[in-house]
Amino acid sequence: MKILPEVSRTLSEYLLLPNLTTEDCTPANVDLTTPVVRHRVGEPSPIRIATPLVSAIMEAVSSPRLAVALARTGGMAFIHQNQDIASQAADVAAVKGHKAGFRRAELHVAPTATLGDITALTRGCAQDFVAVTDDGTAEGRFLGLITVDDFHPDRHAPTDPVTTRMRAVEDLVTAPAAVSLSDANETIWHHRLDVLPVLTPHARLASVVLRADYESHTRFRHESVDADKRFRVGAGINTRDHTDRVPALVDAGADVLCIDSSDGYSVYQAKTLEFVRDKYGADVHVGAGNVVDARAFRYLADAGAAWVKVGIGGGSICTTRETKGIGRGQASALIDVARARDAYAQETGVYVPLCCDGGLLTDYHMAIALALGADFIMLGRYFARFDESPNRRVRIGGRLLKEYWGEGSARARNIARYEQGGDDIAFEEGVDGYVPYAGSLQQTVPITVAKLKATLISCGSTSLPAFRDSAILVPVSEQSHRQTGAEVMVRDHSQDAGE
Ligand SMILES: NC(=O)C1=CN([C@@H]2O[C@H](COP(=O)(O)OP(=O)(O)OC[C@H]3O[C@@H](n4cnc5c(N)ncnc54)[C@H](O)[C@@H]3O)[C@@H](O)[C@H]2O)C=CC1
Ligand SMILES: O=c1[nH]c(=O)c2[nH+]cn([C@@H]3O[C@H](COP(=O)(O)O)[C@@H](O)[C@H]3O)c2[nH]1
Ligand SMILES: [K+]
Repeated sequence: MKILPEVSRTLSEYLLLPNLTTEDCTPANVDLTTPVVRHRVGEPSPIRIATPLVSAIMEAVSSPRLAVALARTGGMAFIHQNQDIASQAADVAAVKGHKAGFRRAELHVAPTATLGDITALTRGCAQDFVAVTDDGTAEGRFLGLITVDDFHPDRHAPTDPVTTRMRAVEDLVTAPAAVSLSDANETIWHHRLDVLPVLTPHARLASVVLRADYESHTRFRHESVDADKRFRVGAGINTRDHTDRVPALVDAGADVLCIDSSDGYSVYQAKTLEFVRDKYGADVHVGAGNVVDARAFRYLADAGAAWVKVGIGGGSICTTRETKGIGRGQASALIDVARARDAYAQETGVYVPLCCDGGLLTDYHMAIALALGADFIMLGRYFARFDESPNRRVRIGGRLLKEYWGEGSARARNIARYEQGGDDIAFEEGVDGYVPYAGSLQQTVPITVAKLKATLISCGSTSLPAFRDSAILVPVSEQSHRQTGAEVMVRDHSQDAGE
């Protein structure tokens, strides 16, 4: 038995000191681009993202819809692996079917549908246009488009068929499937269109280009896309069915894979990495983890991990510390692992990025994690709160909440865990609950990014490596925690509008 001398510390136990801010430290100059996969020191990583945020490998979090929204804002999602191989591969393929600037229609109806159906379909859905196809499916022949602005309940009966108000394909300007985004935008501005349907050679609707997206496209100039402008997406794998799952995900177009486990320090992970290396060489990138110390980092880096994921037991739905007594404060884990990562880079000339996973309670925790050595951050609770995540939104006691459950909870039915078998899992290792609803990802991620940039500006840096190198952190005392807890009641505008 050995007891480490240091106490295990969390991200809340540190704050940053400001460094000298110079005139070049402006939001426009701050670049949060970060490496995702291993690379030679001094060379760029083959896969980089402009926003250092990725979504957790969880059923309640990472759907194709969330993946597209997150890639648009410069991050990347990881499609969860607690589903059969074919459906996970289909989710990956669905994301790869989206090219930046081109939207897949999410809603389809047959010509027999009514205007009332359109109102009901679009309510609560991010897309406000519906494609009319001969059989009402995405594969059907495209007949026209209808949006909620094409009719009004005072003028048009909800029982009227969509064909009375849709814009028929004959009357629409359309583009062929091979059109480039810049040509599509030229057509939109030339013909003053709000929407440009893109059609396959067989008259199917491939996608639409929206004028409204033109602005967001210029706003999100840092979308995560591959060389063909398809959105990037990651996928989780496990150490049991990887011989079948990895080829299916690679074929579906996954940009990166990540072994999804609470504990990465195992021969199963080394064997999984070895299988992928033997089959694909360096073409397929697989992250591994999770780890909380230098030994485990070294083991996975030597085994060829593309990046190493740090964090055991810190997640908001985690009960690993309670069930197994395993874990470490996220700050202590990052400090130890980042030292090992830097030593590994010096010794081998290879930089292995670190992902900080779980337990980030506020946006500033992300800044602390990045300062302590993380290259990017994986978040579950944060993304589960948004419209784009696949979990249900519910109203309880007047509050809007979204469901959120752990991959080790009974709800996840992760029966392969610990070879528990049978219909029920023997013990749970995660919570099944709710988180406060927080609106749209595409509106909230830019706010988080703005805060991160503001932190870098205060610390006098314009890039994450410079921020990490120059960061000065101080431990926070118990007393200062109590001081920030001083009670101030937040204004409720329904009771006091302030006049
Ligand atoms: N980050 C965290 O702190 C935590 C995360 N989780 C999440 O819960 C889910 C399940 O995680 P785990 O329970 O760690 O699942 P896991 O499948 O990695 O491990 C469960 C058990 O199976 C064993 N095992 C793995 N591969 C094997 C093989 N090929 N043959 C025989 N035994 C094998 C492992 O050693 C371990 O004892 C994941 O989604 C994970 O991310 C769960 C708890 C904590
Ligand atoms: O103890 C656990 N039981 C679970 O059921 C579970 N499911 C996910 N995870 C891990 O938590 C991370 C997300 O954490 P946050 O919600 O704090 O972002 C995730 O990224 C995982 O690392 C779990 N941990
Ligand atoms: K272990």
